Amino acid sequence: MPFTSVKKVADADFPTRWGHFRILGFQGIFDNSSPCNDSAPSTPTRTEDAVALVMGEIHSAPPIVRIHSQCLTGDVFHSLRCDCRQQLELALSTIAEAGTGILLYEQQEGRGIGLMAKLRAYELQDQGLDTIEANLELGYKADCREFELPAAILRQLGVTSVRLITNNPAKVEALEQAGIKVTERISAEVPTEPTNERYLKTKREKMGHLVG
Ligand SMILES: Nc1nc2c(ncn2[C@@H]2O[C@H](COP(=O)(O)OP(=O)(O)OP(=O)(O)O)[C@@H](O)[C@H]2O)c(=O)[nH]1
Ligand SMILES: [Zn+2]
Repeated sequence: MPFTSVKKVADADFPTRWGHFRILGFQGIFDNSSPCNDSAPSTPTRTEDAVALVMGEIHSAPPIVRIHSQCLTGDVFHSLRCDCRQQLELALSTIAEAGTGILLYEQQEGRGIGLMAKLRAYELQDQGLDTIEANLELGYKADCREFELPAAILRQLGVTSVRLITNNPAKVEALEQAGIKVTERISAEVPTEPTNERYLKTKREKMGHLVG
């Protein structure tokens, strides 16, 4: 197994415009990571940072959890090519309304292919390829993400059952494979924009996302 361990490196107060969280920093260690791209060498050891925003009492019942994959273009620049920023806001407001929950922010930019590769995939999409075809054309899998790290962080927080905010059945399955029970799926569907309709159509038709 490539995932080896996780350690908490920070735990601080974190007020946001959605409400008051704690922000926890985690560092995951992976051994013998196999590359997601055929032409890349495998790395003997690598670290991956992740952040958890935690609100309220998370142990009395399975908490609401969102595992958000980094999307610089959406999260920071509010890109309308995808729905990531809207989903991030939906997750934070859902947790704030409940007064309890966890948002895990994972550095899985571009479903794990990295920012530069995602931008190259955007170029190919501008030429007519869909999200998956563009990844494959660049030598990557359609989705390079693994969920052992978020599962280990949840365990370290004392959480083994969750109510997961997602539209992606594969994410539910991956988290369960990693040992976290998903007692409920909460929809992460957000209003579409003309600019992300094709992206969402590919997610629905080729990746099985429960949208539309
Ligand atoms: N490779 C690639 N990644 C993208 C593209 N657009 C968005 N992403 C990344 O997709 C990730 C989010 O994954 P999604 O497929 O939108 O959603 P999900 O996390 O699988 O499912 P939900 O839980 O329902 O949001 C983020 O890491 C984004 O950076 C793209 O065109 N190509
Ligand atoms: Zn995005």
